[in-house]
Amino acid sequence: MHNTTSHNGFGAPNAANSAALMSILTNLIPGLSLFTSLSSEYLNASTLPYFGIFAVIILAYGVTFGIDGPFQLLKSCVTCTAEIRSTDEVYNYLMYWISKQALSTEAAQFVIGTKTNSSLVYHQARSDFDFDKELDDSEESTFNGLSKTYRNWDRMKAIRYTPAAGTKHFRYRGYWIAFTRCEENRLPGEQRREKILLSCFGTKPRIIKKLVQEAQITYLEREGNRTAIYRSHRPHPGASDSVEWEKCASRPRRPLSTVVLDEDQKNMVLHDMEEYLHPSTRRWYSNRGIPYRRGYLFCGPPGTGKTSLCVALAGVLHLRIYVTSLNSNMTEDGLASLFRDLPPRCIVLLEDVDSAGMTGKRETGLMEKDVEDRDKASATKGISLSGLLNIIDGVASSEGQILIMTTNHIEKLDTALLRPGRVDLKVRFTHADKDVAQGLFLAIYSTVEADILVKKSGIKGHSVDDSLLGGSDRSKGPVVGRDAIGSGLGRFDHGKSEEELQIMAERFGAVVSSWKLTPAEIQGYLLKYKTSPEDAAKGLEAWRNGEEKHEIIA
Ligand SMILES: Nc1ncnc2c1ncn2[C@@H]1O[C@H](COP(=O)(O)OP(=O)(O)OP(=O)(O)O)[C@@H](O)[C@H]1O
Repeated sequence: MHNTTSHNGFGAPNAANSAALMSILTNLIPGLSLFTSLSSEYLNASTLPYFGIFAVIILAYGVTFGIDGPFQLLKSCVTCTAEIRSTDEVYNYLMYWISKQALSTEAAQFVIGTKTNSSLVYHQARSDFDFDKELDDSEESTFNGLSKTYRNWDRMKAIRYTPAAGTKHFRYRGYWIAFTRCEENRLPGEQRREKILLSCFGTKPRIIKKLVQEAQITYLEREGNRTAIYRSHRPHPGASDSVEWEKCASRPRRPLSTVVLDEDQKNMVLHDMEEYLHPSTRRWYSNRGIPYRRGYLFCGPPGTGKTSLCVALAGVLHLRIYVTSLNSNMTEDGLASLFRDLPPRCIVLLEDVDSAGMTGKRETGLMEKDVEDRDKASATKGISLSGLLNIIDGVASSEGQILIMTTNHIEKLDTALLRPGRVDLKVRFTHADKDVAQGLFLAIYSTVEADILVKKSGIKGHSVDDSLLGGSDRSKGPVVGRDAIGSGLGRFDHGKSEEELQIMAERFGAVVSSWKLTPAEIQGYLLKYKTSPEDAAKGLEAWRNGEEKHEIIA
């Protein structure tokens, strides 16, 4: 990216007037701005007024004869323009990229905001504030002390600068590019939407494609070691079929080891997905005429880790997650359009498939008409079973998507939904057994690698992916001996050795596992005693007897 241009090529004595004239002309005459930019760079400045005179003649010609054609013809002969609408993610790429360029702040007018888009909440910029670094550099450790220094933490968002509406010119890899930010035409009552026009000289858009590609890479690299989560949302609440994906979160990748489940079960799912995503697998499927898709069903009571496992798997596999629910007044057309808008490689998390129309069992011997009637009845509530099956089967035609459906009531689901090809692997999530309860205890009180990495930047024995799996040995889980490496826990240091914790965890697991609790319940209890495993053990009796206060009583 090089300097931006300004329209200041007229002679010095009348610089202001000339600049004003050129500004009017460039607004009136398409393509003129590119000529002037180029000429101010390569030609003698004194030639610029001739462009102005030429433009006035063309303008007069157009006005006199009311003909728009010559302008368009001229423009299409010498420039090439790409249109990018704000409803498309490419818009985010470009706005993010442009916000990183000097052009955005050097222009006479620019937009300051926490979003790089305009009225649409398509993507919200993540704060660039580095909490870990700030914490490390801080001498303070009390809440009051810290909150005095960082009292704006929770409100802090990165501030972005983007060009205001209008056309800006800049040079990209030696080529002139015109960047126009303007409003899309809209029907009365429609929401305001923006678009970007990217123009370059010549009829080949090669340089525009390069720029967009670079913008995409810049945008995606910014996600870095984070998992992007998209959720379905309705941009126009009135229109029931208009549903779009909206980026709702970008979280640090969750290590798989932080999801406490049976290790074999976890690894089986991971290996299954890895195998499916392997580049050669796709060809293997197509050579055999098998639709290249993979479906999973995560079933179990609420709070047993279904969503957590999904997020952790997305982190390990470097995939984005697209979440939608059949609960949220979704229509068939809406769901179908969401599935059409998915990128090739991603995880689609379809929550609560047991809702509404999906719970009816398809009884054997049911007449076709009966099925139709039932589908119609359930369609009025949302999505019919056959509608969902069609949409899921449609995923077969796309590439490399992983469909994960979740349910709390597998017994209610129709066998048609569960058949292989739609659900290839079922993963059952249950109440915490002894091992899981013990694992949750250790997960809270042991020093994990990330605690140490924050403090001791020198200890980086594992690659990112290894650390996401909990070390190079996946079976070992997240726990790292505190004694071996030293603790970075600070105020969370409870002073227990690894052996002591192990003994306490075993006792805790043995007691708690008989109570039929979900991992979420156990985690919730332990979080109240973050700094003291002893107190957590002591409080068990009261918890069992219901004397534990879960709510704040006024
Ligand atoms: N197996 C687990 N290991 C670690 N944490 C867990 C586990 N199960 C639940 N949790 C914790 O409990 C909370 C809720 O978990 P999660 O959302 O994954 O449950 P879920 O099964 O998807 O629930 P729902 O069916 O209500 O969506 C999260 O904070 C998560 O960290």
